[in-house]
Amino acid sequence: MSQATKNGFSSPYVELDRPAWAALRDATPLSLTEAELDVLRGIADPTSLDDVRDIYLPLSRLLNLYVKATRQRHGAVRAFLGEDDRPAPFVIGVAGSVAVGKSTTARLLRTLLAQWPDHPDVELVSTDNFLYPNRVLQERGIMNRKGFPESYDRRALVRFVSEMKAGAAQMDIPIYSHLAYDILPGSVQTVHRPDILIVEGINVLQPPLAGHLAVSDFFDFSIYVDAKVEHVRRWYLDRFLELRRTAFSDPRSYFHAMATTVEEERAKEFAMNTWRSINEVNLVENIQPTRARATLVLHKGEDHRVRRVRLRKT
Ligand SMILES: Nc1ncnc2c1ncn2[C@@H]1O[C@H](COP(=O)(O)OP(=O)(O)O)[C@@H](O)[C@H]1O
Ligand SMILES: CC(C)(COP(=O)(O)O)[C@@H](O)C(=O)NCCC(=O)O
Repeated sequence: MSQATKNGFSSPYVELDRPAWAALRDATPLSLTEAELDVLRGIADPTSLDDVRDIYLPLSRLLNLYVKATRQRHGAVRAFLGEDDRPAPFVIGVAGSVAVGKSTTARLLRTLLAQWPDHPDVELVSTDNFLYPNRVLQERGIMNRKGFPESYDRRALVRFVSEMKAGAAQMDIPIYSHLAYDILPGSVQTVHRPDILIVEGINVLQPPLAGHLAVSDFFDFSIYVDAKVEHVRRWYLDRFLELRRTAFSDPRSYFHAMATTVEEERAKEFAMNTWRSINEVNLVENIQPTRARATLVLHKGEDHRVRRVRLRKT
């Protein structure tokens, strides 16, 4: 366990290597099977049951402690105000680059956290549902900025999380389809008030614009999934080629031509260009600078395995 000091003041973080973090699982049982994990894993994501045991079970245990402590604190404030005890979901943000494996992390957490009797109801919402439709992005000339902060309807996202936190029984939100590469017109996802709400997306840790609230203002805990840029670039390209063999062969896919008329070499160039001109710029300019704000950082090595965990203590 290291407690690095930087700039002459004590670090608010504690950094643990994988064995030290894994030991904090304590008695939390591994109740996930290989078949269940298979359903939760994203495309080309090698997360294993070892990773679940070493990384995600200690995290599930820590989050259970956080939820209980947060409920106590809310209860104390309500008692102070003389208000009824209204249930408010515990909100967790999951941030990190495109293709770093946020969705697998978020889906695993949803499953593991729902196994605790204290909080069986866990909802997961991805922020891509709050992207502006392609039509609006085109009108604004920002179709090549999909995923950048300005490509989201941030006001709608903040409204959704703040209403949930205020105890709304349910909310309808738009639906983004990776197949259509767009918001589905006229479709909604109904989110019922859960015990825990996980909000996953590349930009969820963005600080607020002056005078406004950001979605991160409503987080009780946040996780940044981290890896070196050159490793994520490789994962993005590998996943693109895997999608070319699978999802893109669906005639309804926005990228269908990539699987049919476009040759493999040209498809690789297209993916590299998309990565370099959009996703890597967004990672370096907007996403990575938010890492310091996360309660917990999961740092992955080249093989996707989490090597280090950094927890904010103070
Ligand atoms: N073009 C695509 N077609 C189908 N699924 C996709 C496509 N791009 C990404 N996905 C899937 O969408 C999810 C979110 O991807 P992404 O935003 O890159 O985050 P991450 O890889 O960190 O989960 C992943 O499960 C990924 O496999
Ligand atoms: C939809 C995304 C912005 C991710 O959004 P998120 O779910 O993190 O809000 C990303 O997957 C994406 O499509 N980026 C644009 C460039 C590309 O096609 O890779």
